[in-house]
Amino acid sequence: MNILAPVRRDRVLAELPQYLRKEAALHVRKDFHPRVTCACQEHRTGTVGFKISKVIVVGDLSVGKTCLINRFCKDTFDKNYKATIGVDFEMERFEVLGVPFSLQLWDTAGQERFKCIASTYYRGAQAIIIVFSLNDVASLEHTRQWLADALKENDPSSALLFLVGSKKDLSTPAQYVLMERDALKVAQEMKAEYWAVSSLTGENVREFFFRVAALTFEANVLAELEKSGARSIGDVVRINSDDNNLYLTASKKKPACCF
Ligand SMILES: Nc1nc2c(ncn2[C@@H]2O[C@H](COP(=O)(O)OP(=O)(O)OP(=O)(O)O)[C@@H](O)[C@H]2O)c(=O)[nH]1
Ligand SMILES: [Mg+2]
Repeated sequence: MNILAPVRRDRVLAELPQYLRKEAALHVRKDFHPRVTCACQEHRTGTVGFKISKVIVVGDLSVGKTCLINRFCKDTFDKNYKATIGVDFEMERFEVLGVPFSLQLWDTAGQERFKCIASTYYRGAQAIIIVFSLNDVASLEHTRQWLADALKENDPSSALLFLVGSKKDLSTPAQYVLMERDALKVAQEMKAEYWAVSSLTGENVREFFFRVAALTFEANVLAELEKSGARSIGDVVRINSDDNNLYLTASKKKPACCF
């Protein structure tokens, strides 16, 4: 039974969207994990198609969290700042490798006085998006604290992390290069995937959310396969708990295949 809105045609993913920077990617495979592709082809994705995955967006006030979500979900941009009070959320439906998949994007308040309310919504996140402004170095420094707070409510070994530099349109190329160097270091420390976006121009916004959807979907299917034992008679599939740790593992591991 599907009580949710149908998937928009521009939310259909047939291939794995690629990372922005190889140095700070959750994994560097060109395609979805072979076990995931195989499970989707054979309709062995269990409950993944019925689940809603929670994604939280955190970061300093006014770094552009709401604008980022609005650019992707509504294709709008508001140049006037309206602080988020507590939390807000948007639902996005995707179809990944033929399987319906939903993300619930939780937009949280960056203002200190609302942080207490917002943090009560952190629990159960499958992906954590930590936003900083590419033209505000302090907001990058604060990302470590935002991550620590978000991880207090979540399982650090299973939540996928994304570090997103916003307002790319406000930096000159030279300023951007300097900021990116620092941001890549922070992303590597956190084991987060790094992105740089502009909600004003739309640069990388769609690519970024597609990557979030794809990697969250992939992690969900791998977890589902692990849970179900992923075996039918004759299968030679072996699921490692290591698969949950996507950070740069592809280069170290031989790709497995279920055939
Ligand atoms: N130039 C430019 N301005 C942006 C961009 N994204 C956001 N802004 C502006 O930055 C201000 C803050 O954006 P918001 O999205 O409301 O910030 P927020 O992180 O949600 O703030 P809180 O809800 O208080 O935590 C607004 O005036 C936006 O117009 C961007 O990509 N480029
Ligand atoms: Mg906001």
